[in-house]
Amino acid sequence: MNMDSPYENWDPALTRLLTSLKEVQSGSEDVAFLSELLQSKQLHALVHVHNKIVAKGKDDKFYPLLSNAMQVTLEVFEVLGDKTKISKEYEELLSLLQKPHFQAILCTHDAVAQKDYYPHLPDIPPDTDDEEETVKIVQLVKSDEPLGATIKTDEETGKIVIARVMHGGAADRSGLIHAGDEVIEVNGISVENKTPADVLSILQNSEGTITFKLVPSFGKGGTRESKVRVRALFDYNSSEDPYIPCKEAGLDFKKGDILHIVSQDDAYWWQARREGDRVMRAGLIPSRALQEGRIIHERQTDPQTMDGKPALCSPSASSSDCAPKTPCSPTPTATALLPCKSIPKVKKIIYDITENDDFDRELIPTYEEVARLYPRPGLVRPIVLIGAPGVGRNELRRRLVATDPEKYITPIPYTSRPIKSSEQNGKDYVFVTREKMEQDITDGKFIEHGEYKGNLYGTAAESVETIINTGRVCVLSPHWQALKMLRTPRLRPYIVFIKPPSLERMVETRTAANARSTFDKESSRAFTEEEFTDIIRSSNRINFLYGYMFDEEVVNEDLASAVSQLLKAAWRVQSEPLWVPASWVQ
Ligand SMILES: Nc1ncnc2c1ncn2[C@@H]1O[C@H](COP(=O)(O)OP(=O)(O)OP(=O)(O)O)[C@@H](O)[C@H]1O
Repeated sequence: MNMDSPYENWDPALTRLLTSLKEVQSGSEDVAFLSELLQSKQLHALVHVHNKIVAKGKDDKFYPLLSNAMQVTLEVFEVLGDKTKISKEYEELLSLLQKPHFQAILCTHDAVAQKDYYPHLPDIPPDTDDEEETVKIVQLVKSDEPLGATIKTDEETGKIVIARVMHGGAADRSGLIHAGDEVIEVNGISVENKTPADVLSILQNSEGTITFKLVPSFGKGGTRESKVRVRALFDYNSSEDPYIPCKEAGLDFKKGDILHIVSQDDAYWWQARREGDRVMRAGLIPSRALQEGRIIHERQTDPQTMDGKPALCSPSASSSDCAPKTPCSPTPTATALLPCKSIPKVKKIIYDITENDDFDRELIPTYEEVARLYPRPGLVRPIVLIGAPGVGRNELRRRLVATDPEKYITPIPYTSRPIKSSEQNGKDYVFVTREKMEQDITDGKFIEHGEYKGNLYGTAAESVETIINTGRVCVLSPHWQALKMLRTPRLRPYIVFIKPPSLERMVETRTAANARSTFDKESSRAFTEEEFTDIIRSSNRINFLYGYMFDEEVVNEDLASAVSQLLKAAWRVQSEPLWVPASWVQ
């Protein structure tokens, strides 16, 4: 080390600190301690490492490009599925992707990218004197990415605090800013008696680096992501939501999307990412309680929403008082804070669900917790075709079975009606007495049943299980009212909703195929226009009531295309992990 300039190779910030410390001629113990600390080799080495990491981090090298490598693999898997015969390379890639070790590496990558660590280490207890206040100085560099944090005025203390840090956003990835941290200064300007909007304007007017002086909140710094995945049962558009604390932080989604709920810390606003999205930053979505409250409120004020109209509370968009985004760097650096709007109005529409037993909870479509069900060789989930009577479920089932009658099997139905001379017991139907069938229904031995012209008809659970256990694919096309009975952890059905095409296309296709009406069992005749309209109406209603149960939709316009879509679905069920209600997997 050069004696004239002992700090020549030191970090300039450290050197400046030491120089200014020398000017403090206090001779106190604290200054001596600080001086010794600043000159220690260990600190020097740490600062060196820190600088290197920051420099490298600027190239984005330390951040995962995506957190869903496994999902991407599955997509590739699907694309390759029916093409393996085309070339050896396809086949080889498919076999590589199927290898458990390879999949384990990808899953591990995703777990690290999502900070899905286990075990969760306890927070470090604050080792400070009660009288003493620890302050942290956080320096961040502005870039194109929003900070991924919101600020608010604490109701009790009146101080500016970090309201929430969005998982996977720049602030979260920096590891330096946590919810609950109190903001004291921004770029040397005290924020005392300032509003969140004032703080935001300081941030917007600053360039280069932004320096925060924060009082850390102990015990709230845990950023471990939750593993919960849900299927959204409604559409959500944050720009139309007047209550969201910050529109820029909202996450839009469509009914049926799978969402990864990364944080449920806030009772009203969860943080989530869309499964499969390549964006790491989480967004705000209404919590289950908030959404349930909104729907109940809507139903009370407008009972029409019970009957097929969209049930999302979506008053016209009001102007957001969230300030515009200030771009910041994605590296452990800064970004702009977004001030937080309070949500007092929301509380007014929250009802105690237990006091509103009139509503069938199942009909409050919010979120359904889901998990991946991995296919097990030789144990294929039954495929259930559901739809409005007359839409063509049975025709599609027959055609699917005809593609490979050894593989696709429909269980033989049971009936209490007397056997006809032309029939064989166990071939067309299994014939049983009414008493026996009633008893078996009571004992839960039927997965679905109904009565027609005084006789009982039904499908025995045992018939379905026998097909499943012999490695074949059971295909069912029951009446839609059987859905609730069928969708159980015992059967774990893959439910395909058969949708009618437009009225015009339905008339055209059914007329061209000389389709027979199923509304009139007595005579063979064509569908009437009114019956077609009925099919569409009842299809909309079934979709409204039970849409959340459907794994897939097939529009029955052209029969060949519909069957080909069903074959693809059957392949997926046999070969891919698919989302099912979480209780089916536990
Ligand atoms: N895509 C289609 N194009 C032309 N005709 C069709 C199509 N789908 C079904 N059909 C015809 O429509 C008629 C009714 O179909 P199907 O019997 O499958 O209805 P379903 O949904 O099973 O009704 P139900 O439950 O009342 O028995 C049949 O004659 C069938 O061949």
